[in-house]
Amino acid sequence: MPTPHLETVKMDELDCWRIRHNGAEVLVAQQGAHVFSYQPADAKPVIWPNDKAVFKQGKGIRTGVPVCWPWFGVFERNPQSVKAMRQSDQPAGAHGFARTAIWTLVGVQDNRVELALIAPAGGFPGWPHQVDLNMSLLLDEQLHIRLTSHNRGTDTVTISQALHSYFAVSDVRNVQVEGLDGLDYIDTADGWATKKQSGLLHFTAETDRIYLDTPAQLNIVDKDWQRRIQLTSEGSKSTVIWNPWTERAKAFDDMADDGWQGMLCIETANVLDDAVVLAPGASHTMGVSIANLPV
Ligand SMILES: O=P(O)(O)OC[C@H]1O[C@H](O)[C@H](O)[C@@H](O)[C@@H]1O
Repeated sequence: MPTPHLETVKMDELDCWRIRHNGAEVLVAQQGAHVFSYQPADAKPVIWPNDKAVFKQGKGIRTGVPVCWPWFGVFERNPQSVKAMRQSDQPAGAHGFARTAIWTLVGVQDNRVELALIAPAGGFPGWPHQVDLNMSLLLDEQLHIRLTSHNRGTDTVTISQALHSYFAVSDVRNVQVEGLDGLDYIDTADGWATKKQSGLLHFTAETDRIYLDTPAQLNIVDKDWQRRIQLTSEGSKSTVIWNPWTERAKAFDDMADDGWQGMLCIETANVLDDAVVLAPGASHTMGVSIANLPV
């Protein structure tokens, strides 16, 4: 039963919950187990407040933390081992089906909420595997998001996935990302060329990159807002960093033309060679803890 820390709210077509703890607040939609707001006490929002986001059944929400699963991004760009899991003649939607599936609330305990997406008998439509998902949201001084995949079936299953987080920034042109220096990345906005990061990452154009062998901690340093968003990941060695910039933003009907300026996606991931292989009975947890700290 819900405790006083949890309340139900409706956002247009979607059923959602509000979690409160010591002045901090998180909003999560049942569709997709999708966190779409994180407001620490007495601070600016950590999640990008996209006033054009739509809350419709069957449509992804363009902000917060979409759950990309059991493949990431454009299906055809996934490793063969991930693609082989799908059995369907229908076009595969970007980022898989978990982000628009209806999850079940399975536990509420003070400042922790758990949601699950249980594989039906025979698996999901077009993806016939018995892999259950559990999402744990814990709100203390940080927001801790943990996504566990549990293979209950008898075949080995390979997935790619991401917690596709949209963060609020003062202006993406003025922030920097710490923690990537010296890493190889795939520049998907430049023909999937492999490149090497030198120094802090800053933004001057459309950015769509997959960083490889990423460390557990990354920081968005936002001097104008005098804050650092610290991301501490687990179970992930790849990170996707995305900003659509001017032209791609205009093509989205759920983003203002200048919306790209106030957002930055840093996506805790398991993609490409970091895809997750789940033997029968095995579980894997990918998570991120999000902290709002002074610069
Ligand atoms: O529009 P969506 O399906 O939500 O995807 C939004 C973005 O997600 C990721 O960051 C990908 O790397 C981008 O290429 C993609 O454009």
